[in-house]
Formats: sequence, structure tokens, C-alpha cells
Amino acid sequence: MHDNAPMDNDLYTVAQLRAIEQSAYAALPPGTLMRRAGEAAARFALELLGGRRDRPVLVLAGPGNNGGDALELASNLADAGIDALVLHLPGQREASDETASAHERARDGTVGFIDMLPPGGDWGLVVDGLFGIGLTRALDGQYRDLVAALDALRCPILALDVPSGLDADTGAVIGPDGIAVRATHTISFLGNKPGLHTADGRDHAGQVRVDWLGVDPAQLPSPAARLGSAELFAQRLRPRRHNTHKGIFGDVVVIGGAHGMAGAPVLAARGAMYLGAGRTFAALLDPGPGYDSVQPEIMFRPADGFEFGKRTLVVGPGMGGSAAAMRLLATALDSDSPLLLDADAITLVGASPDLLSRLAQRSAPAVLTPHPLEGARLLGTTAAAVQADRLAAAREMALRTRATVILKGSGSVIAHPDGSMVINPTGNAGLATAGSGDVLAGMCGALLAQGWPAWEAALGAAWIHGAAADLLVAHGIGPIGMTAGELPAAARAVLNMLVNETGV
Ligand SMILES: NC(=O)C1=CN([C@@H]2O[C@H](COP(=O)(O)OP(=O)(O)OC[C@H]3O[C@@H](n4cnc5c(N)ncnc54)[C@H](OP(=O)(O)O)[C@@H]3O)[C@@H](O)[C@H]2O)[C@@H](O)CC1
Ligand SMILES: Nc1ncnc2c1ncn2[C@@H]1O[C@H](COP(=O)(O)OP(=O)(O)O)[C@@H](O)[C@H]1O
Ligand SMILES: [K+]
Repeated sequence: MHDNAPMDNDLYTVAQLRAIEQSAYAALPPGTLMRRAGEAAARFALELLGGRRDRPVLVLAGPGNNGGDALELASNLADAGIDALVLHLPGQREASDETASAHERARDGTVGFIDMLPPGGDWGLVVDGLFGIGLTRALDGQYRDLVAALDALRCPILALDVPSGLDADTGAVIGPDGIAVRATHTISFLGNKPGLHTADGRDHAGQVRVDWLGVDPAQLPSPAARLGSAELFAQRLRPRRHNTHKGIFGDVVVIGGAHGMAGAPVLAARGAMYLGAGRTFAALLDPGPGYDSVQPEIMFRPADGFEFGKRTLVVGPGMGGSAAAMRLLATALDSDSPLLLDADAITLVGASPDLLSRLAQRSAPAVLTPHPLEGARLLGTTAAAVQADRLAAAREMALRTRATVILKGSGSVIAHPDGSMVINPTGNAGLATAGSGDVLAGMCGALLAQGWPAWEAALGAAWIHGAAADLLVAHGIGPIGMTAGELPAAARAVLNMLVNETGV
């Protein structure tokens, strides 16, 4: 059993990792780091092999030091009695001294070398040591063919440091039409990396383990981002006292529901109720349902003329872009209420410098929950550009709006206007269904209404929303066919579990 150390949640950019590597390298005898990488990776490989040690292990070794790690691992596996077969693809450049020594060690030992991927190989494990953080361009030629061939295999694939072809900073597959290894497991050296946890990262990295190769934690820089965890908002998880009443837990008003879109505010309102808001209103722009027969506790009102007071406002679900929507949004922005902007409200802010400056000048808490296209509208760019570097995009949105931003999608990025960033690790593709974002907006609204600061409300809502989806999957409800309406009750279960386990 491998326990995650807290510092495993710290995420470093490639530039930072290079600096960590250099100072560790200078302080140690030559080859030490690569040897340690090869040992740690071999230990992990043996764990993954479990009882299948009689099957051969295929080790792919590339031209750089990532290939050196792979060669070290192969020697270690061979020493442990495993049939380790290396497919080595050296480049034009001369290998580093460490990689050359690793090659020599493998050649001198009982490691087998092969020239091509044998068809129909029955591997116990495949190890990807083609490229690590030194990859600078899209995989092509023999590398691309090899990575494409791996997709047909049905055995575990262990990536060394980073799945080859994946950008360790952004989680994007490198190159237009690029290709990257789809590993089941990744062992990340000298620290964890943002790209393993967002965009394409989760699909390509699989389960991530961090090995620090014995570096001194005191020498580490402050991380560029962190991986989310319940500890980051544990302080707000308070058991409820007996002597309370609904007025203490805040009111949430969901403002949205243009003609034909009443479902979105209803889902948001349910999300708010199930995360503990004292009272929940759906303030609809156009005439809609008088009540929700599933959740009759939600109070429906016409948005026009509704007194928002200091209630927490969740603006945007199904709101449309009408003049009335803009008016309501402007009123909400100018209020002292805690505010969550979602969907059409974000699009409207993106289209209006006036609304953007009203948002940036607020002093009450504000959270934005854009999906990549809404985020692109806010930044005046394309969804593809946002997805190409989700951390940079989220940081820029938070800077421009002076609000906390949750850039949604696989590995949601939560950005604070002060530059802090967290990647949310929970959730699954079951959430890729209409309305799940509305539920998230309502959930975050409920936490704001209960007095959580914007940053913790965003961290908590994203984490609980994803954990709710994970809980549903654990019970066979999805990922295929999961519906947004199933999330609120699961989120409630997660929140109560957290309060019981970690609440102070
Ligand atoms: N140094 C240390 O102490 C430690 C390092 N460690 C390990 O080293 C890894 C980083 O090693 P690295 O810097 O050698 O880079 P790596 O990822 O192996 O690839 C670079 C090579 O690929 C080539 N190349 C690039 N793109 C290409 C493409 N598309 N198609 C083809 N070729 C391409 C590029 O050559 P180029 O053609 O660009 O001149 C170069 O030859 C790191 O991830 C970790 O695993 C650990 O052992 C800890 C200690
Ligand atoms: N593949 C995925 N993995 C994890 N979370 C996802 C995935 N796809 C979507 N989500 C989450 O589901 C929600 C979808 O929100 P959004 O795109 O606004 O949908 P909608 O507008 O239909 O409600 C977000 O919280 C997002 O982070
Ligand atoms: K690799």
C-alpha cells in the first residue's frame, strides 16, 4: 500500500522540475537520480505485476534520460528474475553519461533487447520510457507508430515520469493531431505535475504515484499549483448545532430560466438545497413552473421586481442573453451579496466591458464557473486555446475578473485572483451530461450562503460535486447515463460524510 504524502499534492511546472533536478543533481554523485528513478519504477512495476511475474515485461526506452530511467528499471526487473525485454529507440544525439551507463548495465545483464514490437505479445506489463519532460514536439515516425500500437494492448501500462506525448505543464497532447501514451499508471519523479491531472492528463496518466528520489523537501520551490483535497476546505466543515434555524444557513436565489429553460435554475436550486442552504428561491425571467413537484421546498418567484437583499445570488442558469437578463445581472453585480456567475451570465460579462468592470470592482465574494467555451468568451479567445493551457486560462480569468474562477471540465482548475491555483481531482465522465454544471453552481451558492469564503466555497463545491459523481459510479449509477438530477442527493451524502469524518 502506497500512502500519498501531503507534498505529493504540490504541482510543479517543467521549469521548476528542471531547477529541482539541477540542484539535486549537483549535490549527488553522478547517476544517483537515475538509479533511484529506476529503482522506484521497478518497485512499482513489481507491484503492478503482482502474481503475473511469469509474463514478460516490455520496456520502451527513448533517446533521452527518460529512456535511461527505463533501462535502469529493465536491469532491476531482470535482477528480480523478470523476463524484461527492451525496445530501445535511440535518437541522433549522443546519450547523456547516465543514460549511456544505464544502457551498458542493461547490455551487460540479462535484459533482452528487441528491434520491433512483436505482434500478439502477451505482456504482464508495458513500461513507457520513451519521453519525459524533455519532449518538445509532437511524436512522429517510429515513435508515433509505436505509441499507436500500444492502444491495442490490454495489459497495464506504466509511464515513467509522464506519459510520452503529453505536455506535463498543461495536460494537452502535444501537437495538432498529436498522440500520447495512454498509461494505466504513472510514476512522477521529483514531484507531481499539473499536466497529469487536467485536460487529457487524467486519461493518459491513469493512477499517479510520486517519487521524490530522495530530494530534500526544504530545497523545493513553492508549487505552481496544488491538487485539491478535502483538507483545503476542512476548516469550514462544521457539524450543525442543535439550537439553529433556517435563517442561519442563508438564502440562495437562483436567477435564470428564460422561456423554455426553467430546468437549469431548478437543478441549481436543488443543488443549493441539498448542500444545506436555509431557503432556496428560483427567480425566473419568464413565466415558468409555479413549483418543482420533486422538490416543492423551492420557492418560485418572477425575477423582475424580486428583492434580492443580501441573499446569495446564483446568476445565469438558463438565463439567456436578453436585455432583462443584462439588467438583472447588472443589479446582482452592484449588490453586496455573495455572487456566483454561471453560464449565460459569464457570456454576458465577456461581451460587456462595463459588466466586467462592475464585477472586478466588487468587494463581496464572487465565484465564476465557466466551461471552456464560456471561459473563451471571457478572454476573447477560442475554447481550443483555453483547453491548450487550462491553468494559464483560469489564472487570466481570475486576474481580469478579480473573482475566484472554476474552469470546468476534466480536472477543473480553480484559480484565485492572487494567482493561487488548484486542480480538482474528483469526478468522472458521468458529469459530461446536461445540467451537471447547473447543479455545481447551486452547490457553490449554498456554501457561499453558509458563509464560506469564495475560495473555499469553490474548492469545496468542485470537490464535493466530483466526489458525488464518483459515489454514484461506485453504486453502478453511471458514468454512462448518469443524470444531473441524481447529483444533489449524492453530494449531500458526501458533505455529511466529510463533516462527520473531518469536521472541526
Ligand atoms: N537529468 C536527471 O538527472 C534526471 C532525469 N530524469 C528523467 O529524465 C527525463 C528528462 O530527460 P531528458 O531531458 O533527456 O528528456 P526526455 O524526455 O528523455 O527526451 C529528450 C530526448 O528526446 C528528443 N526528442 C524530444 N522530442 C522528440 C520527438 N518528438 N521525437 C523524437 N525525439 C524527440 C530530444 O532530442 P532532440 O531531438 O530534441 O535534440 C532528447 O534526445 C525526465 O522526464 C525523467 O524521466 C530522472 O531520471 C531523474 C534524474
Ligand atoms: N469528463 C469529465 N470529467 C469530470 N468532470 C466533468 C467532465 N465533463 C464535465 N464535467 C463537469 O461537469 C460539469 C459540466 O458543466 P457544464 O459544462 O456547465 O454543463 P451544463 O451547462 O450542461 O450544466 C462541470 O462541473 C464539469 O467540471
Ligand atoms: K514516459
